[in-house]
Amino acid sequence: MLEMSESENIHTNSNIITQEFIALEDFNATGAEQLSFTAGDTLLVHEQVCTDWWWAERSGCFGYVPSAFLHRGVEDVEDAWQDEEYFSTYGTLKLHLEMLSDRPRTETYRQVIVSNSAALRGKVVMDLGCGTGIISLFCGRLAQPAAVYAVEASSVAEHTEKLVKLNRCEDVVTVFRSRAEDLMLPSKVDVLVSEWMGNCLLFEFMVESVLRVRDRWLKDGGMMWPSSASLSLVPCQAHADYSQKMEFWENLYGLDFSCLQPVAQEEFFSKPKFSHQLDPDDCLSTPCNVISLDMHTLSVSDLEKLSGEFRFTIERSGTLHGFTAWFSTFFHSLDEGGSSLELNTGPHAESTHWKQTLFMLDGPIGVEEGDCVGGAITLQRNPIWRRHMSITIEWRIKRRNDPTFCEEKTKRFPMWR
Ligand SMILES: NC(=[NH2+])NCCC[C@H]1O[C@@H](n2cnc3c(N)ncnc32)[C@H](O)[C@@H]1O
Repeated sequence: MLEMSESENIHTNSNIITQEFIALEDFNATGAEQLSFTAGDTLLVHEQVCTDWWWAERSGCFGYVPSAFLHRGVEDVEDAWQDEEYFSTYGTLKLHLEMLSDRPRTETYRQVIVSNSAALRGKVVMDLGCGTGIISLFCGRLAQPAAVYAVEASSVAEHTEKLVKLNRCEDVVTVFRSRAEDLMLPSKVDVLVSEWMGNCLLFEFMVESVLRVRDRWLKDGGMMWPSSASLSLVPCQAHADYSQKMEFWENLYGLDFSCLQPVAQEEFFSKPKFSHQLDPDDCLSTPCNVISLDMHTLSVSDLEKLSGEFRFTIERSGTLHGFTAWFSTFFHSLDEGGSSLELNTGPHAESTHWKQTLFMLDGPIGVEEGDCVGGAITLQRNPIWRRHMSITIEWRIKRRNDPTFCEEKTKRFPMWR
C-alpha cells in the first residue's frame, strides 16, 4: 500500500492527466507527430510531456499540441460573458455621457427616427440596450409608434424610467430592466433598433444579444437598425506612436535605453490601440471594406470567425507602420426605395467616441508608390471569454521596382484576451 506522499510523487513525475481543454485559436500541424485543430475544438490532453507540448487526442486522432493554444474547459470560467463587470460599467453615467456626447453617433440615430417618422406610425419598436433611453425618447417624441420597448439590463434603467416620465413619453415607451435575451414581451416587434457597436465593430459582442432577440422577437419582414455594418481597413503611417513608444528609448537624456525596445514592443504594440485618431494624410492607400454584415441574415455562429481579404496599391511613398480599422453602419429606410442613412466612424468622417483602431506591425517598412500590400484579416472570437476576440492580419508586400522582393508576415492581436 503506497504512502500518500509516494503516490503523489508518482502522479507528479508522470504528468499523466486526462483532461479536456478548449482550443483558443487554430493550429496547423507542421509535422506528422503534431495534431491540428480549430479554435473552439475540445481536445483530450493525456500527457503534459513538457511545458510547451502536450500529447492530446481529438476525434480519435493523437498528436502533440502547443499548450499555449489551449485553455482549461469552460467550466473553469465562472463567467464567460463577464456580465457582472460588463453591466456595472454601464450602471454609472460615465459611459452614457461619453455616448450621448458623441454627436455624429446620436444625431444619426435621431435622423433615422425623423426620416422614418411617418412609416413608424402605429409600429412596435424595441430599443435593445437603450441605456438612458435616448433612442426610445426620439421615437416617442419625433414619431407616433404604437409602443416602444426600452430594454436595459444595467441599473441605469432606474434613471431611464424617470427620463421617460420627464419627457412625457410614458404612454408609448415602456422600460424593461432585463437582459434582452430573458425578456417576455406582449408582442413581436416591427423594428429592432440598437446601438451595439464596440471597438473594431464587434468587441463586447453585444451583437450576439441583438441577433438572438431578432430571431425571437422581430416580426418576419421586420427592420433591423442598423440594417448592415462594414469593417474598413487601410495601411497607414503612425510616426507619432512609433516615435513616442519605440524610438523614445534610443537616447534618453544621453543614455541608451534601447534594450527596453523589445519590452516596449510587447507592451505597447502587441494589442490593438483603440481610440486612435488616424490623420487622413497617414493613409498610404485607398481604404477598403474587408468585412460586411447583413443584420437581417447574420447568424450567431457566423460571429465565431469573420475574415476578409484586402489588396492595397500604395498611393504615396512613406513608412508602413501598421493598419487602421474602423466601421460604418447603415440604416435602411422603412419606405420602399427610401435612402439609407450611414454612421461612418472613419478618418474622413466627423470624429466619434470610437475613433479608429490601430494595429502596429513589429517594425516599420519603407514603401514606395506602386508597391502592393495584399493579405487577409480574421476576427476570431475567443471561445472562452465570449466578449473578446483576436484579430489576425496576414500581409505580403510586393515591390513595383523589385519583382523578386516579397515579404510575408502575420500578426495576431488579442482584443483583449
Ligand atoms: N455600443 C456599445 N458597445 N455599447 C452601448 C450600448 C450598451 C448598452 O446596452 C446595454 N446592454 C448590452 N447588452 C444588453 C443585453 N443583452 N440586454 C439588455 N441591455 C444590454 C448595456 O447595459 C448598455 O447600457
